[in-house]
Amino acid sequence: MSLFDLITKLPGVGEKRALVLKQLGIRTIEDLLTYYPYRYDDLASRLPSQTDDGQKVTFKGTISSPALLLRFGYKKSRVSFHLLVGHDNIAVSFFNQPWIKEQIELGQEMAVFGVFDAVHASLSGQKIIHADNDSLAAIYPASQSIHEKTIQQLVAHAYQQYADEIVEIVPADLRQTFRLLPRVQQIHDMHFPDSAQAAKLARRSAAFEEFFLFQMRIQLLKISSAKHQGRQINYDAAVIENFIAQLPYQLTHAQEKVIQEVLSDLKRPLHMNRLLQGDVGSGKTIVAAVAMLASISAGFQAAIMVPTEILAQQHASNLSNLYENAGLHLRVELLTSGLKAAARRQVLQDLENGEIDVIVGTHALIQPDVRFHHLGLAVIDEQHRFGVKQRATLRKQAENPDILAMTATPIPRTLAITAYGEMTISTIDELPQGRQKIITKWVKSNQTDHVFDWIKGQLAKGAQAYVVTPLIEESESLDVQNAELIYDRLKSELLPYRVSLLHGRLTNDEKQQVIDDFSNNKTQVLVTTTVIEVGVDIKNATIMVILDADRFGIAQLHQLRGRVGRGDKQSYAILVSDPKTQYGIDRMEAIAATTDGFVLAEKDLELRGPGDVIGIKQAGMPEFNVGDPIHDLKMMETAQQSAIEITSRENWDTDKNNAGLVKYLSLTMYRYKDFD
Ligand SMILES: Nc1ncnc2c1ncn2[C@@H]1O[C@H](COP(=O)(O)OP(=O)(O)OP(=O)(O)O)[C@@H](O)[C@H]1O
Repeated sequence: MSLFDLITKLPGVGEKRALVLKQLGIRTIEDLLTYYPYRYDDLASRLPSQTDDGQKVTFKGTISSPALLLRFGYKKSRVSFHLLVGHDNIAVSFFNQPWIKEQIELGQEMAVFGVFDAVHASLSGQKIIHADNDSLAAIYPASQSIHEKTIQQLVAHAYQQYADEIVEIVPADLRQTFRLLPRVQQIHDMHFPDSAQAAKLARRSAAFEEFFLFQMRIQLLKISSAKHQGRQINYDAAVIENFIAQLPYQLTHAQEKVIQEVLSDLKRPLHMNRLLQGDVGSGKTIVAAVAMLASISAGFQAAIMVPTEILAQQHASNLSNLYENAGLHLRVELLTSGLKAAARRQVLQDLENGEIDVIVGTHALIQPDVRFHHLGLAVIDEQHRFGVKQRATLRKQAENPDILAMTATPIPRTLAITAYGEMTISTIDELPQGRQKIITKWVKSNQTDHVFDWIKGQLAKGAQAYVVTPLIEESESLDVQNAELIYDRLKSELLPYRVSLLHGRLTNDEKQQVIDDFSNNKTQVLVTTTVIEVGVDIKNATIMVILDADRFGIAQLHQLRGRVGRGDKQSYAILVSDPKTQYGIDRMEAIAATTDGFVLAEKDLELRGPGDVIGIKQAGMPEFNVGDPIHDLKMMETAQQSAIEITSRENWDTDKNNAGLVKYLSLTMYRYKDFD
């Protein structure tokens, strides 16, 4: 008998029920015993005077009127009677449970659980409480196919049969330091607490256990990927130095620091899995360019995967220029789905033969027929745009190259420890010199004419402007129509300046043409839907107008604004919107108040809660049963330190004190295969 017995070992659990349970993530007895309730109903009885209106409560008293059964139509019914609780005569009603009537006898003692209505001194009964103890009833997350009560019963069974098998997992010294309950008591009190206090203590121990196991797994994954899949990239330091020396600008300290971090990772025989976060416009591309050059100088290829075709083209041409200007003759190729069949075949062939040094691509890079000669480094740009699966595919396909993921959507510090636990984080926390703060203004839509007049004045001084049209999520065609309307209007109003239009319905070549024209100042105003959101880098564009800005989230607005202020000229962002909710107003004010993406990320988290913050789901943010990684950040940090400390000890995995932990981890790694 073991906690890792399949759930079908329990009486009453056949194949069918096992399948239903599996959907709740319950496969083994252990899974069931750690399927914890999300709340408890307090069944301890109270007096009406101690109870708030609308509260769930148990009243215990004497039945003071005979039961009356009313039927409405075929299925509906109401049983009503009075219960004398202390000095209050409470009107109790049970809906659609006609059989209750049989249990009601005048003068008898009874305890009823239900929802209290203080105004009418009545109780809407949910159940009659038979057991006469003061206890809490565990309420479990159930599903359509399995009732909460069934789960209660299964848990009770499992506990009865398997309590003796519950052994300690968290090592004794940690349990002592953090005053954790013995595991068997923790599990007991989670499901069958005697008091709210007992439940609370059990929850604390269970949360620590959950965080600690999570952090242990992350450490193990780090250790194992470092041990087995390393790739030593012995780059040529002179090549790198020379390249950096030829750049038209001085690297910022932050860029230098981050480049050093990446280079020393590459040189180590360990596998690199690094996340580079840096605010919009902070200069991440050059870091990627250096890292890729390092890989190439050591005889490997390098790849960079980006979310859109426009971005792929831009990166390919930037990288070519950067290398070319430094006198390096590297072959940089583009692999996107827009490529013609023959051209694609050629690229694939050359890639496999090792004739291509750098491949820049979209999702097209992770198609099954893409094979590398010897990929040393894969860069993933805007990594939150790719799912865990896609990132894994790239790694597998290329025999586990070193990974440098980049993001301009900073994740709040409070979430990073959990979401990116398995990655090492580098941060560019400084913008290139000479950048001026983008002046951001929020105006109401009745100011739109003013805004357009003002743009015209700025165009006369040589500026260029983006005008982003409202995002209409429900319909792409409305989205495009809208952009066309604005385009038509501005085309005539802004004469003699030239206006162009960019939206998702254009072909890739058309899009590229529009971007090129704007980039070369052939057009001065670019009316666009959100196609341009990420990465577009045109220095002379200094004005960003976002219409109906309240349709966008904070992260997206920040990304959009980041398209300007990329050179040394004063830039402006104008948010035009009439938000109808406080949340909308809060977002406008937040964006107008700061241009710091890290501050905004925290604000976003505060305004929306963790579930919604952009990119978190995709970032592989794991879900926790008991602990709340944001609320219990301190505990998560402690768990992380403990896991690092344990795994760095010599022979920790054969140490007797860790036997329970080691066994548990070896039997449960399957749950975390997604990280692989
Ligand atoms: N140290 C530097 N000094 C001056 N300009 C720089 C420096 N580093 C990068 N730049 C320039 O700043 C601009 C923005 O850099 P880059 O495109 O790499 O930003 P990014 O971090 O990728 O931003 P985003 O996420 O918004 O795309 C580019 O035009 C680049 O040439």
